[in-house]
Amino acid sequence: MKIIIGSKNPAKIKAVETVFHSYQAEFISVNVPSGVRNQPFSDEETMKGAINRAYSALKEGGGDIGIGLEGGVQETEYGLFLCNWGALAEEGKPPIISGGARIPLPKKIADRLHSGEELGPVMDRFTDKEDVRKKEGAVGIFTNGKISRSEMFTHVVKLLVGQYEYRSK
Ligand SMILES: O=P(O)(O)OP(=O)(O)OP(=O)(O)OC[C@H]1O[C@@H](n2cnc3c(O)ncnc32)[C@H](O)[C@@H]1O
Ligand SMILES: [Mg+2]
Repeated sequence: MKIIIGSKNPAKIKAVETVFHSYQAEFISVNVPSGVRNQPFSDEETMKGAINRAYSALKEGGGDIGIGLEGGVQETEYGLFLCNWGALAEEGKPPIISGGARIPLPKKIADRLHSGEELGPVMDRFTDKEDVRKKEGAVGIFTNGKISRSEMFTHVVKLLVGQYEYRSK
């Protein structure tokens, strides 16, 4: 089985490889456009990004399964929340979709996003670190290391694979 991941981000790749471990699949990661803004600003837009990535990856890599993982934010009455969505694509079938854990972002961070910046670079400046988005992620920073971005995506991919197995029964 050939699984194509629509991203070169190691936090996303690790999640897919971990969950599909028992499948002994071949993994290929490709950079594909999400078809949405670099910083998606709603669940809907983030979901769409994940689905676009999944089908583009499937097509580009010529595999059996395409996986798209996308991070974004969603406005609520209680602040701006991190949101993450995943999609699994198979040729000729509707997407399988799952969502990840969500936590509010501190106001300081939300303000930067509202003024048009992307979360990735904002987090690097905030933490004085490099490539936070490829490592613990904002979720790791604001949960004091309890849940890394890769762990969060692992949960999302588990939800995808479980539904995939159920559909294939
Ligand atoms: O290479 P790709 O797959 O695009 O990986 P990415 O890190 O850019 O991830 P997304 O495009 O899915 O995320 C959309 C934006 O939100 C940022 N982002 C999302 N979650 C984040 C997190 O946990 N920590 C840091 N930045 C995050 C990310 O850097 C982008 O600016
Ligand atoms: Mg991106």
